[in-house]
Amino acid sequence: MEKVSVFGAGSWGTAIAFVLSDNGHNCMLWTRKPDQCREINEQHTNEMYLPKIELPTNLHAVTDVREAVTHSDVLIIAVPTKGIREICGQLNRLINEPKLIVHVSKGIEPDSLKRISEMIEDEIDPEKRKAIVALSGPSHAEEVVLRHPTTITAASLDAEAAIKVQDLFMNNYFRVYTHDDLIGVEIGGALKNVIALAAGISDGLSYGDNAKAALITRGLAEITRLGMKMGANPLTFSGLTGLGDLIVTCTSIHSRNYKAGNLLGQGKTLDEVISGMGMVIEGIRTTKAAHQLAVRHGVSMPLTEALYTVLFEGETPKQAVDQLMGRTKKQEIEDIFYK
Ligand SMILES: NC(=O)C1=CN([C@@H]2O[C@H](COP(=O)(O)OP(=O)(O)OC[C@H]3O[C@@H](n4cnc5c(N)ncnc54)[C@H](OP(=O)(O)O)[C@@H]3O)[C@@H](O)[C@H]2O)C=CC1
Ligand SMILES: O=C(CO)COP(=O)(O)O
Repeated sequence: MEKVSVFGAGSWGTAIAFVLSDNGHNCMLWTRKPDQCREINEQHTNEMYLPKIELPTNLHAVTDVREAVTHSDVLIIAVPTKGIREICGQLNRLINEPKLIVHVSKGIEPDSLKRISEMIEDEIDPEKRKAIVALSGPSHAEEVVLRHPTTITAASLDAEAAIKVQDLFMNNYFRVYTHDDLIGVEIGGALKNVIALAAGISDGLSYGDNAKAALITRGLAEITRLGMKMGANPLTFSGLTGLGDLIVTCTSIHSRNYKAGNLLGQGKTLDEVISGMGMVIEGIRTTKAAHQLAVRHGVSMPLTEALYTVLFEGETPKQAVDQLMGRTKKQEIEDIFYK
């Protein structure tokens, strides 16, 4: 059994720690909230993020980052993209022997346009990390903690590190595949949230199933186009971390991105939606980053651009849909897919 530390006790960090504890590992969950720490250790619950779920009694929470860093050789980062640099900076100051760094976050940083693993490389010195692994795929925390069958992918440039993460997590309800396309896995995981916001808007406007199928399919096409320009393997996007996660996020009642889009489609303002959610809606910042990436790489991303105008330029969802449907005619499969 291994010692593992998870940083971030939101819905996903807690669910990840739940699986590791179920597997018998000595798992330490770091939270910055003393009340939540006590609740996890004494009541074995995390009501704010996973209501009505009983957590394994062998899961131990702490508020001291140093304690969590020294506890383990495997450090798992489970905070939203916005908090990645801050937590990694703290880890970097405390690590004194190389650790395996795993992240489970899905986003791209606006302006720098860096993926999560690139942000980790910026913040944690090379001699303090053995390898970086991204764990991503269709995996809502709410279903994982019910021990419902879930599949996910551990991606790394270091094959041994990906297998190590696979071995840590695998059990009879959590099946882990390995992958070497870190770029494709991170791009797919981040950009599906943009399309999920759009799918939620579509349902909020009661456009129905045709529109949603179109969003998922054409969304995948534009994610693939961008991903290929960034060096990803196009096949990655038809896997768990691409199409798989796109389907689950565009169709699940658990998705915060879908829910946020749905409320926007019903006429709520972005501020109202954000303040009512209480959890991260990664797709909002990622839409800004994706818009910037599309410009940087000269890639056509009409759905992302339409969502960008709704979120950041005051266009109504209806105006954005009219604009999308009124574009000039084109072929379905562009040459770029065959290059
Ligand atoms: N929820 C899910 O099912 C899944 C989520 N993910 C991804 O996992 C990542 C985390 O999401 P999730 O757990 O759902 O988010 P939540 O909103 O549920 O929780 C976020 C957690 O991160 C903590 N946090 C936020 N900012 C910081 C910071 N700067 N420093 C330290 N801690 C911080 C929060 O602490 P506090 O409570 O103190 O604010 C909270 O514990 C996201 O990138 C998401 O896309 C991936 C797969 C599934
Ligand atoms: O990534 C997720 C499921 O795979 C979670 O999506 P949301 O952040 O939209 O809830």
